[in-house]
Amino acid sequence: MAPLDCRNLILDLDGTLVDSAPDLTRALNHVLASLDRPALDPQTVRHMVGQGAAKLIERGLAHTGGAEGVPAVADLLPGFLDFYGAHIADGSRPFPGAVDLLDRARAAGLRLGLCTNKPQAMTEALMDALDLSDYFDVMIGGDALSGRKPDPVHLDTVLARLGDGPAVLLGDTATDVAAGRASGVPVGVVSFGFSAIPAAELGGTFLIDDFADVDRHLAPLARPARV
Ligand SMILES: O=C(O)COP(=O)(O)O
Ligand SMILES: [Mg+2]
Repeated sequence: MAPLDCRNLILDLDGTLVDSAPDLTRALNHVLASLDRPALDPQTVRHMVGQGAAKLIERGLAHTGGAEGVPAVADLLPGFLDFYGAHIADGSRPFPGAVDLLDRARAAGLRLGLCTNKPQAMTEALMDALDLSDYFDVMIGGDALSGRKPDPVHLDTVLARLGDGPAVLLGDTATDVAAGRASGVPVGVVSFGFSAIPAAELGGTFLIDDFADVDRHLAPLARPARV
């Protein structure tokens, strides 16, 4: 595939830019422990992430006996967010090569956007804690607008705030592929993210096993092959 024209590079957060599974797991287990439910391991929890915090709690309950006899998810959410906010970057780190990619993208003059279903406050706290916020021109969380991925209002708003020019989204789940499709943006899918479905089966535009792979798919980063 010929490299894609790209002026705006947009990234998903959880499972794409940052491996946040350790801290999300601890926060979910904090909620589950308060309900006398068993703890879940990060390998299980990572497949539950990508559609917002409430959905994560809902899935955690479903996995540990169901939603009967426990408070509503909306009532469990504040406890989850309080704990998570206090431990947001204890174990969460950018995936290998992610920061180098951000450096290359900035050096090539690309604008960077973040389009995540993580709540806005948690997004900003995590990005600040990992010193990533300054790379981004726009960061929009899942509770900041009237809809979140795959609702096109989310990615469309990121695009509108970034400015003109072709865009590419990097994501890790079916939600990102659907969001890209809804907004007419090609999607590079990372194979190391949180998707329960294998990345190659998500129907993205291209697949990335390593962030170094991104360069050959984006015209501003692609170097002519050496002869
Ligand atoms: O569901 C979440 O909390 C975040 O998910 P995302 O960054 O992968 O969109
Ligand atoms: Mg994700």
